[in-house]
Amino acid sequence: MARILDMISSPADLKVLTDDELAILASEIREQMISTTSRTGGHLAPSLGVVELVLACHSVLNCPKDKLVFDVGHQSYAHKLVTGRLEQFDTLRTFGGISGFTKPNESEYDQHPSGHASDSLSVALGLAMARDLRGSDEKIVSIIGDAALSGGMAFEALNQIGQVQTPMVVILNDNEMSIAKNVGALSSYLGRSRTSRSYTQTRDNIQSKLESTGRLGRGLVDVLRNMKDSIKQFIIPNEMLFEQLGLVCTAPLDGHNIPELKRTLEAVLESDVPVLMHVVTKKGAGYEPAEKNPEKFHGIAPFDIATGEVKSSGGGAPKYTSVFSQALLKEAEANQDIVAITAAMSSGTGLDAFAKQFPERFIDVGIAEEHAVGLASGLALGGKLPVVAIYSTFMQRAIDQLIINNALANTHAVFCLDRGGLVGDDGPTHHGMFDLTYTRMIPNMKVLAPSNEAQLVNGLHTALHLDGPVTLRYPRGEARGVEVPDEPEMLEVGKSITTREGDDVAILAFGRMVQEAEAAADMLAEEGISVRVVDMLWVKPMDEEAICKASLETKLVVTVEDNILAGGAGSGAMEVLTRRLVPSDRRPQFVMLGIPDEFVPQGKVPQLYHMLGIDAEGIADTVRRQLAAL
Ligand SMILES: Cc1ncc(C[n+]2csc(CCOP(=O)(O)OP(=O)(O)O)c2C)c(N)n1
Ligand SMILES: CC(=O)[C@@H](O)[C@H](O)COP(=O)(O)O
Ligand SMILES: [Mg+2]
Repeated sequence: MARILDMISSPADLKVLTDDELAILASEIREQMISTTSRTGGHLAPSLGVVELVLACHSVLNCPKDKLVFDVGHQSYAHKLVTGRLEQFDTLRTFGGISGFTKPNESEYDQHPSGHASDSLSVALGLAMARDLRGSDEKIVSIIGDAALSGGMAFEALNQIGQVQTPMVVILNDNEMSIAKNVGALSSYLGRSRTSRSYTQTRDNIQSKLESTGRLGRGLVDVLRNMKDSIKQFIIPNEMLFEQLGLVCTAPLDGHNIPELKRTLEAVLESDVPVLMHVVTKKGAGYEPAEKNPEKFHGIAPFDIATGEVKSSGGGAPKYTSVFSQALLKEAEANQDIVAITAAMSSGTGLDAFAKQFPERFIDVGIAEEHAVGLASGLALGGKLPVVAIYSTFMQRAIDQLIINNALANTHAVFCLDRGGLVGDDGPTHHGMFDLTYTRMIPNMKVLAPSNEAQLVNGLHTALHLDGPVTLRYPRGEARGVEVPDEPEMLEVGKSITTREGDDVAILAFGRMVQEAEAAADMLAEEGISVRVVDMLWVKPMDEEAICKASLETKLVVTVEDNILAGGAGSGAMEVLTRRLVPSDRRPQFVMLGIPDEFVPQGKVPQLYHMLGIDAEGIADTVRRQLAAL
């Protein structure tokens, strides 16, 4: 049977649909999303939860003239499907395919490259202020989740939205979930709002007013304003958080009721002040396994639709994350001062195991990386030993706190950067390709990049026994399958490990690149080229002796890292050479491999390594070319 979805080529096509047809469309969209993500993987539960909300928005707004801004963008699949991307939808998150987040160079309906939480209100306010400066009249609406709203950037934007008082609508998509259950005082506040009798009465009043008068225009704002005043008589003033910040706030609405959403949105869009439209949704709505387990389906690998079970990728080595998770448990048994901090990523970073075993020493700060790192410095000043586990890409938010609150204070804290290097399907917003640069540049910081799981375990042990701030950076996915020591050992600070001897060429490799370098050395050995491979292990302090020896004893030195070349590990090695080599020393041919001055697209990690020339084949090719040119 023909689907309504196949007839939607732009949001304008939604405007002629009845509410019943929109409801049918909603279930077709859900089927499409489930079917595609069962093959590609993706952020299914967040996207399932907002289908009606997105349809209501696109039925009322006139995009692309009007602007719809998504926070994180992991809930934007329905938006993609009704803005002309149905045909490409099966390429979701694949190399060359459509992104799992909004992306302006993919569609004129996408406002900004989303992926990092809590930025949508700043972007939306900027769009609104630009509109006011231009004197145009487009509507600006942003959709932000209850957890993303707790991020510092969103609070900073709210602070200004309340002051500027320009018309815009902030839709709060309240599903009580972050990836796991949402945490924090704001989340509790929202919970009280949802259940408050006064609010329920207010919602019913708004509802009946809307129903009796249809589209109310400015009248609704007056109603809302009046109700705001009347609510004050019923509930404690602190419950009026958003209204006291200067936004008119609706009572919680049913986020799966298309007619109610449409009517309310039409009304609040008439407001000449900013409005917060509080919408309650169910994460994973419409697919039972995701409704039952929204955390598992927040971001899911390919799965079986009937059972909801993830398709097995065939029991390889354990993931770096779980090696870290287990190693930290052991360390925390031995050292009662260890406190673990996550910024809303307890399962992603493996700290969920720690939370279970040591709940009193586990802290989830919510989506608040800056605060997590600031908090660590306070805990360290107070005599505790904080272990902060944050994805490399999200730590970008907290570089200042690393520098000032930890490195300048020289407090002892361990920063565990999971997902260092390229992550794959999530693409440019999520690749951890800057961390070797932003940690290496910080005085007092020590930086370790283990190349296998044994080094990760020993590296964690070492980091916990050093002084000052220490960063441990390891990749997404499976480790190498080497044996993990029963009792972790201390690593010598700044000491590399030569894993292959050779005297034609030296490859100085960092982290996961060691594996590729060794495979390249094996290929080149068959061609009679003798390659030394040095697993550098420490990015800071770097093994200066090993670098100098390599440059004096071989014809060609190649550094290889899965980090941006600018200021990265290769630059560090080059700095050593320019500082240490004396004029009479023979200058070696020196080549840096890594990520050039550009963002890296989504795709499978091996595909991306190949594209960048940092897989074994690419490294071997570079060596051959350079040797031929000598
Ligand atoms: C700065 C940053 N930190 C962490 C994340 C990881 N992350 C992605 S979505 C998410 C939870 C978002 O929850 P919410 O905003 O309520 O949206 P929902 O998934 O519930 O729709 C988190 C922690 C991120 N994308 N950006
Ligand atoms: C949207 C978001 O930021 C997270 O859900 C992220 O996609 C998780 O990535 P992992 O799959 O690597 O845990
Ligand atoms: Mg949520």
